[in-house]
Order: sequence, then structure tokens, then C-alpha cells
Amino acid sequence: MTLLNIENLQTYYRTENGSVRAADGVSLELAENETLGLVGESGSGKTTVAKSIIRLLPDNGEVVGGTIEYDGEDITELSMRELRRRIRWKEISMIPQNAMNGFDPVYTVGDQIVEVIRVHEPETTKAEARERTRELFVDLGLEPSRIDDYPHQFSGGMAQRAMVALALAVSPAIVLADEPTTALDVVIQDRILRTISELQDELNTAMIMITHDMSVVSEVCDTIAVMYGGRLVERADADTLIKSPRHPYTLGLRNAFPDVTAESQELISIPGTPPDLVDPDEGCRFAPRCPFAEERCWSETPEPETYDDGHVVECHRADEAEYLRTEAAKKETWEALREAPARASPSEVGR
Ligand SMILES: Nc1ncnc2c1ncn2[C@@H]1O[C@H](COP(=O)(O)OP(=O)(O)OP(=O)(O)O)[C@@H](O)[C@H]1O
Repeated sequence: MTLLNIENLQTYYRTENGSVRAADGVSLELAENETLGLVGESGSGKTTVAKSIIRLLPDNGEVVGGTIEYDGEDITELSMRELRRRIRWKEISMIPQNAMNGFDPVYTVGDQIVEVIRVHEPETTKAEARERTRELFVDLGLEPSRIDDYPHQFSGGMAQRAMVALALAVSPAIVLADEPTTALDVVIQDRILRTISELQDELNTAMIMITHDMSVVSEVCDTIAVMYGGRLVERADADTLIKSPRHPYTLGLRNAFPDVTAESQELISIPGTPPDLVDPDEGCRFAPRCPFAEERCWSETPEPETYDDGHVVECHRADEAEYLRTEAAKKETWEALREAPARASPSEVGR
């Protein structure tokens, strides 16, 4: 059953230079118990989507269009008070990129978790809430006596785990995990990801796992959605997206993580930089970095096309996937682009 249904989400940030269109028409569905990986380079809009859902945008950010339905209700219409009372933590929680910022420095970590439990489950006694917090700490590999420590007494990795405890404390239906392990060393990353997965199974929690790391999502996610320049450019079940992607950007990302597939061996990065989101050009936003861009890619924004099993792709050339996959696996394909970085759009060269 669909739990979360985002339609045409537009979230902009006001800046001196104009509006940054960080999410610009994003549609996404999440089913009960599903783990969806949201991937893309830094700045593609992943965090913006998550913060729009749970309404933690900074002051200059605003959802200017679209709907976010949770359990059939458009939560963009709720007052902040309602959202806090009914949705945040209890139904949808978030593990932010920097866990330390998620805790208030003046209260102990345990008190903050107990407080969230007691606000959303008034029938739970303080002693019961403390006991649950201790159990969660143990599950996450933290010493239970640590619940009486203050945030500054925690290392980055410990704070991140404590944040996972907070996010799961009242068994929310959805957890938004924003790069939950990037600040940690690889061994700990692995352990925490595994623990999150286990707890998620136990609590029947759906999850949106945000990361720039393809290898993380290929291990833990059922579905993968790829963002580029504020748009969701491809989405499919994890296996299809890793083995048979259709969008050149996904192919490029996959090359940057050669261990996710046995096919590509060599690390090949995508030349160029992400688009300016203040005044994005017409056409496909990936065109300036795409080795397969044709004239129409510069002028016509591709519409989402659906292939088998909910595989959705925004690319004019998605039908030629086999050819794209073969060519994208070659270093020369991307090198050619690197050698001619100032590729002008047809309009710029006066055509
Ligand atoms: N408060 C803000 N004011 C102005 N622009 C912002 C603000 N926050 C984010 N942006 C811009 O919005 C775009 C999307 O940022 P966002 O953080 O959502 O991307 P991301 O994919 O999550 O990247 P990262 O992994 O680095 O967090 C970027 O161009 C970013 O510079």
C-alpha cells in the first residue's frame, strides 16, 4: 500500500541572486515497509526533498508547489503545530546529515529521546521510556549508561547512532535517513547500516535512504530514485536500476562506483559540474554533461516515460538504453566530453 505520495513537488530557496529551484517537479511514491534509496551528486536536491516532507526547511526555503500525501492526507496543508503534534517523529522521522545538530546541547541525550516518546505516547511512563531508550542504545551498540550524557560527550559516530535511536523511538511509519553514515569510518558505517536495516524490519518502518553512494543503496534498498539538478531523472527497483539503467546520468553515477556492478571495472567520473538552479536552462538539465545529448535535449525538457515494472525515466534517448549502456561503459565516451568541456548548446552557436 502507498504510504507516501509526492506529486510534482517544487521547493525553492530565496537568495539574493533569485530563487534556487532545488526540487523542481519531483514525484515519488513510497510503499509500506519499502526502502527507497535517493541518490545523486551533492546539490541535486535530495536533502531538500526530505526536509520538505518533514518541514525542516531553513527560513529561506519554501514548498511552492505540489502535494505530499501521507496516508492519504496532504500534509503540506497542515499547520506547523498539527504537523509537529501528529506527524513529525511519530509518523515520519529524520536522521539528519549531522546528528550533533539534531540534539539540543543543554539536555542529556536520553532526556531528549524520553521526551519524544512521552509526547507521542502519553500513556508510557518515564521509567518505561527510559528503559526503551536503554534498549535502543544496546541495539545500536551504545553503552546504555550513556543515555545520561550530554551531546557534547558523544563522538560523531555515537551521536549518529543516538540519532537513529531517537528516529526509531516511537516506531514511525517512515524514517528519512539523510546520509546517515557518511561521517563515520567504513567498518562502523557497515555496522550501523545493518542495524538500521534490522530495526527497520522489526518495526515495519519504511525508509528513504539519502546518499551519494551507489554501493550503499544497492545493498540495502528495494527501490532507487536518482536525482539530478532538482529533477528525479530515473526510478526503478534496485536490481533494474543497477543492472539496466536507462538514463545517461545513472550510467555515469554507476561508473563512479564500479563495485556496484560486475560489468564496469574502472572508475570513470562524470566531467563537468551540476547545473545552476537559479535560472536553469530549457531542455534536459543533464545535456551539458551528457555524451549522448542531441539537439532536442537542449531545447525540450524530457517527460517521464514509464517502462516495465514502474521503471520511470526522464530522457529523450531512454529507448536506446542498450546502446547507451554499451557506450557509457567506455572511458573514451566521457573523455571526449572532458576534452570539449565548453560544448555550447545549439542555440549558443547560432543554429
Ligand atoms: N538554505 C539554502 N539557501 C539557498 N540554497 C540552498 C539552501 N540549501 C540548499 N540550497 C541549494 O539547493 C540545492 C539542493 O541542495 P540539497 O542540499 O537539497 O542537495 P543534496 O543533493 O541533498 O546535496 P548534499 O548531499 O550536499 O546535501 C543546491 O544547489 C544547494 O546549494
